[in-house]
Amino acid sequence: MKDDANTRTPHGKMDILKILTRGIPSGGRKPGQSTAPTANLPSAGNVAHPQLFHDEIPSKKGKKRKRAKKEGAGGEVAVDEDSDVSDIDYFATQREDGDEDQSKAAVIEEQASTTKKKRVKLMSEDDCRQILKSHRLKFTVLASRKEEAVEQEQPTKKRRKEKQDKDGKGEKKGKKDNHKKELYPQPLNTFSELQDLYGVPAKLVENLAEQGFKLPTEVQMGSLPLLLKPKKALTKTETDDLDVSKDLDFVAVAPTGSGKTITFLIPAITNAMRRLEKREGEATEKEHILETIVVAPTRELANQIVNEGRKLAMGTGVRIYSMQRGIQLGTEDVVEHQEEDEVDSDHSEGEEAGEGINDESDSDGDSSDGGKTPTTTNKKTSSRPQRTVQPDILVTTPKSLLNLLTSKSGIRRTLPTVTSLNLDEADVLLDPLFRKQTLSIWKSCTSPSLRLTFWSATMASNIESLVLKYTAKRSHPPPLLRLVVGLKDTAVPNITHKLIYTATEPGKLLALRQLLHPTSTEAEAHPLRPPFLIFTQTIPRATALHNELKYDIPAAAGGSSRIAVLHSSLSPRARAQIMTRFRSGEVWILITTDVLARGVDFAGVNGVVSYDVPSSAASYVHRAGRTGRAGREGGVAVTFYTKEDIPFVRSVANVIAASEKQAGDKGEKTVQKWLLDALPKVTKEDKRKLKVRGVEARRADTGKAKSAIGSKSGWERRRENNRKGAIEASKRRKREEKEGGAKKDTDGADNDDEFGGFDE
Ligand SMILES: Nc1ncnc2c1ncn2[C@@H]1O[C@H](COP(=O)(O)OP(=O)(O)OP(=O)(O)O)[C@@H](O)[C@H]1O
Repeated sequence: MKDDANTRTPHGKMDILKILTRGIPSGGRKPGQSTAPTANLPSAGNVAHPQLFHDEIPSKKGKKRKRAKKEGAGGEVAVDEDSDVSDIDYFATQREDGDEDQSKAAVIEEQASTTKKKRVKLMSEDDCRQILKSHRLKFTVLASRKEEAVEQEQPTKKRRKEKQDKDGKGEKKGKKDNHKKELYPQPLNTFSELQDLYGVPAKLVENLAEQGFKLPTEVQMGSLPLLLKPKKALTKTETDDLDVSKDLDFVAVAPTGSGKTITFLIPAITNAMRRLEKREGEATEKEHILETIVVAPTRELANQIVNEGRKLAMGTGVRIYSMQRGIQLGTEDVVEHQEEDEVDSDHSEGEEAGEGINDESDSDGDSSDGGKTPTTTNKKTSSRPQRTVQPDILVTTPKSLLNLLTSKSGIRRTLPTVTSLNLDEADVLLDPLFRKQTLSIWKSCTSPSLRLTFWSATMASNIESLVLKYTAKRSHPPPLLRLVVGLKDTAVPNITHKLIYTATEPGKLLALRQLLHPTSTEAEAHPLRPPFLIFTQTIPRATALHNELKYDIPAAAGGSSRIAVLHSSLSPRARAQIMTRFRSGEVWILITTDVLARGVDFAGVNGVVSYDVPSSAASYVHRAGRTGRAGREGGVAVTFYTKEDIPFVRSVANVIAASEKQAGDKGEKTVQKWLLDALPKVTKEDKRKLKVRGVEARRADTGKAKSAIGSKSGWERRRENNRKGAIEASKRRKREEKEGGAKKDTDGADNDDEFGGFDE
């Protein structure tokens, strides 16, 4: 970036107005204006090619050939890779210009004509192998469950004896199972194959095209055939050892921004549509049954999933709701049990009662269908006004649903109609702090045909072991398969990573300012263009940083309204409003904690700054993964570190090295070997401490804090809340009942009830 005179203020400082508006045509949006100005932003707009990996595959004659990016995996769909991504709205997920409409229409037409012209055939096993390899998709059987099924049919005594023998030998060695066997299922080459091969209704395929989705991403390519029709997706030899007559349990580990959300939504919507269509055929009224639950760790993510789902389900009649305060499920979906049994009733630990965006503040809107009549259907719960809904798909945070499933009077409710439970960001949901709640929901889904899917960009082996253990606990568990996209490296391959060292905390603030006021070569080396996110370790640090920076933007450029702070201590309403302002492009810089590190999709975020070093490799992956979504290139992730952070930078440096290795020869290398060798190895104990307490030097309570920005980690606050949780929840319930109405939505409410950054 040039240090040109035009960008200097009268004081000789670089003018943030000029810097921040670089690439934004003059006459850009005024504060408060809802639509973003068009901008030449590298990470914005519709993507021509959302796939990340296109390795060479050997040709039939043994020569290697480069897979052309313009080909679909099966070669059927031509995608214009050169289509311009300039002049695009920051977060343009729904575009309305004429060109876009035309291109959508073209995709729909193309898919329709492809369907007509071709009788789509399944691919040979060899071709499947090559395509999967080229896109770095690896499938493994984690448990065939054949043995379990046979065991369950044997008399109990014999079973117990065999189990003892096996345990004695060590389970892994004793198994003659096809444990960890690799599979090569049919990949999904084009979205039209969803209809042609896997029975997805035409309307849903049309809606995908309406979204501008031209090619399946790797995770979609690998997962959808298996999730929709496992028997068709696998070969006869493969199915000999697996019972695929029904659905599977499935673990998917795929990069951030690779489209996992629609991957679990498509089968859910398809199943609901099939059921609703059947009812239509019977000339009876459409019956909505809660069949699918999606659990996500934060309300922002839950609302986003609902939004994405509703776009896909448009015009299908399928109802998708987010679990909100004051919502009751229809009586068919919920069964009440008087007795207290092993299902946990102390879910209020660590979670505040009454989570969920309240109706007025839910900027994501509501479903267009019925079920809105206010009612007090459940006389056993509070006198709070209730609204009964009858969704086909319910998206929820753990606590929101648990509030409904258990009550203070000891009544436990189950969800017998749910046959599909999907955990998004599964590694967080199975982290010790959420595990109890997640398992409680799981136990409440009592259908014997319950199937589970687990989704994340990171999945530590201990979490996978838990999945293996818990999924095996049912009476007839289906096979458990795992898909890993990008093979095994924990990486964010399609963005630029930068590590910036400063000796001290004040130096770090200065360095951040230099990125915003680029008077130095720093900014030239690490250009940051709005919109971007800044992550801090704690809420007070986020707030303090916001106070520091908010007057940096001149009034003429929108002033302090361009910078906002979002964290879990804000009220749901305030959070929703900030999300809307950031999505619309009104806010350019969003300072936050790890509450936004997971899953949240801001299509056009150009940069992510880790002002405070992330607490783990996984944390870095998720933070950095807020940019470079859906294959977009040009995103930048900057990580600052000080002397105090040095012990913890190694895991970040490892992710960066793995990302750069995956990206191939392109671009410079951020982490040189000497740096990796020089960084100290961190003990397990230190890693644990980092997760629990964050970096000590940033904690105001240790007396070591070197700046005003410092305090307890989110993990600790949660722990404290855990202790106080039950008492507070009960007090609050009483208070609310007394008030007889909805909870006041005040800023600063202690909604510290969700994921705020504590992963392995
Ligand atoms: N086939 C596709 N083509 C283009 N864009 C897609 C496609 N599938 C999904 N997307 C878009 O990609 C973006 C990222 O998708 P999504 O949020 O599902 O990613 P994710 O894999 O869940 O990421 P994370 O791990 O961060 O949660 C979304 O804006 C989504 O609409």
